[in-house]
Amino acid sequence: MTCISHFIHIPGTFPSKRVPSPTNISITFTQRPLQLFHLLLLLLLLLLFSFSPSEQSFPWGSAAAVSQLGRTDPGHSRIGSNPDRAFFSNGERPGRLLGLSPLRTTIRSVQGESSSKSATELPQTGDQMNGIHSRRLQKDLSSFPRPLSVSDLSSVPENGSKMRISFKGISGSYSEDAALKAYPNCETVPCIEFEDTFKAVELWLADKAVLPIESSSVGSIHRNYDLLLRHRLHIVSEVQLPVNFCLLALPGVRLEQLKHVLSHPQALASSDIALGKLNVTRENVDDTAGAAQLVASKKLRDTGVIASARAAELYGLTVVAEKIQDDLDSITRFIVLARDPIIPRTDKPFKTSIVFTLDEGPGVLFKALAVFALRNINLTKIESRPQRKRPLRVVDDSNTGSAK
Ligand SMILES: O=C(O)C(=O)C[C@]1(C(=O)O)C=C[C@@H](O)C=C1
Repeated sequence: MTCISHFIHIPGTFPSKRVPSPTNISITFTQRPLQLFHLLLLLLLLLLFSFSPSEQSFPWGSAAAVSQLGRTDPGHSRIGSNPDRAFFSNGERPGRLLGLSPLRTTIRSVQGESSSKSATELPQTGDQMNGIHSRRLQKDLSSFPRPLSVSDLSSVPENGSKMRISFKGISGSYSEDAALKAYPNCETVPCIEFEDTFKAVELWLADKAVLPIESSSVGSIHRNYDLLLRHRLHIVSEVQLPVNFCLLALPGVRLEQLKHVLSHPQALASSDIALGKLNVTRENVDDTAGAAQLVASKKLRDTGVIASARAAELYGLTVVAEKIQDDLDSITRFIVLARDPIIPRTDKPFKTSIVFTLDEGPGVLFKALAVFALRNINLTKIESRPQRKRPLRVVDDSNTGSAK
């Protein structure tokens, strides 16, 4: 008995040698006493039956056969005593599925020729079942987004090559620092504009993009919020970079000799107090490392740069002053974007970003936020952006998306 219920519950691992189990043979014996010749013939047939290759590959069909054998002797089979018990995933009873009564099948399986016929019929039915079942399963699974695994978060893509991360600026910029912090062994892909970092990923020139979204001292980087609305990439990670703004100059140049300071507007704004103490003009450039390269290549002795110590090393400048930012604990938050979304797991907390628009009306934002408050969901940041007559892309379940 234990044997019967055991192998019925393990589809796909049905050991064919169990089919002619002693229990099943003894069942048949009680029904029809046999001569020695018949017994030998029977054993031969059973041996043939048990080594049939098709038997091994269609466990469901075999399970049905055993359940029907058991039905001849209610005392030997719990399964046989419950004809309504379903063994197929569609709830169909085996006897009905095969178009045979359980008793007839049992007799055939021990009486000669027809037993081998029944043995081949059963696997075919199992085959059809497996086929229908797996086709249905494949269709269902293909409509789901591919779940990312731990390997997607590591610095090496599946094919063994280095992860390519696009960032805005040139080597030595803070954005590149953020990319290297997130993926220490990555290959960084410099881009001229923020939008180019998105396009690099969309066109498969890079695997991911890293871009600043917020500075703890200066606030949101709105340009990147707007780009997020217009592109189809997904936020998959976040990097928080403590930014150490340094004042750089050509080797041998002293602080008092500087008349101009070049840098990215964010860096200049974050270093307002220190720059106010110097008698210098402030000039915006596209990125901090680009400013360092410009001063180095043009040998501008009266011009300083706000950039990182790594940029000083890369472009042959010296650090004249360190940590010149107003807020010494300033942190810039970067987001990592990818073509595929991350499926949140339950073993650790995940941050989620949601974008929505509301129709005009009193209290609409209040009502939308109540959805979170009533469920005790903590919000880390709220940002509002004007739509500027640009349609917002709405993503549906299949992640195709349309403009609204
Ligand atoms: O110019 C750089 O180095 C950048 O990486 C850009 C950027 C920014 O856009 O905010 C990034 C971080 C710093 O706060 C300053 C500049």
